[in-house]
Amino acid sequence: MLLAVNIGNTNMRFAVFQDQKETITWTINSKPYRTEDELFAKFSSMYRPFGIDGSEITDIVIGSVVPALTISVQNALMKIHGFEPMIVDRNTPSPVKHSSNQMGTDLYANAIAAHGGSYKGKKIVIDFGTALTFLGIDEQGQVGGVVIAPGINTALKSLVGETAQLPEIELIRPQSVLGMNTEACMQSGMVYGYLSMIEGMIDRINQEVGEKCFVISTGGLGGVYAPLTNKIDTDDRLHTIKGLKLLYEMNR
Ligand SMILES: Nc1ncnc2c1ncn2[C@@H]1O[C@H](COP(=O)(O)OP(=O)(O)O)[C@@H](O)[C@H]1O
Ligand SMILES: CC(C)(COP(=O)(O)O)[C@@H](O)C(=O)NCCC(=O)O
Ligand SMILES: [K+]
Repeated sequence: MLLAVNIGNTNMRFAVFQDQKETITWTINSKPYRTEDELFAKFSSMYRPFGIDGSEITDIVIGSVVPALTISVQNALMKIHGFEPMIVDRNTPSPVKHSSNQMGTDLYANAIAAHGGSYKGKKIVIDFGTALTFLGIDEQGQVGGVVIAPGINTALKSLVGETAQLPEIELIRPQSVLGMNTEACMQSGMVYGYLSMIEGMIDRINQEVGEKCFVISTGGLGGVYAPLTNKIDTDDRLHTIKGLKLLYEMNR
């Protein structure tokens, strides 16, 4: 069985792909950064609650955008499983082409899963992570480019942290765009405000590439925003990790 690990700035997402059976997935906070020993202790007890027999894991792939965690996670998993997990990044070979020497591994994996999936034509992948990213890729697997904006929770935390009178809110759609109490006003800004950015960006990208792209979303808040707009065609929380799996299979 293959274990894939996507290390993001907020969460490390784990997924175990089993033949015939449903993929099992869970997350562990990335912060605070832990030592290799702490990770080893934490990871040692993480399989049982999910009904996984750790000894059945024969392959491990890791993708990371947090350099401080990459090697510690690799070493902790190596100690548990007795073999070296493969670390993939933007330079790991695949049919996806790009000219960036900075692209985060999650963005590269998003491109690979979009290209390797059953979607037709040009694609946009929106990743609702710590950052909110948009990636455009054409039918030949050429990455057209990326947009990086503050993630929704990141923006909200900053807004609450920098103001004396604004409270924490739940990210749900308010009744109307114009609100009459602080909570509803903030919910409008966060939900309708970000939806407007997302819909506007999709339109702008479509215009720039001269085609109505197929739009895939992923990341922590994808499941909250995708149902609120018909411009996102599908939400798949495993999209990035499926890209890591494809990268592993192409390079093992
Ligand atoms: N199931 C969820 N429901 C609501 N918010 C979530 C959920 N999972 C993650 N989030 C929030 O979404 C944001 C991005 O999450 P995630 O995609 O895990 O980020 P990253 O890939 O950067 O680690 C975080 O701010 C997190 O608090
Ligand atoms: C843009 C990101 C911060 C997104 O990270 P995430 O929100 O998934 O934690 C990450 O992909 C990154 O650090 N990229 C490096 C810069 C680049 O892609 O150009
Ligand atoms: K940073």
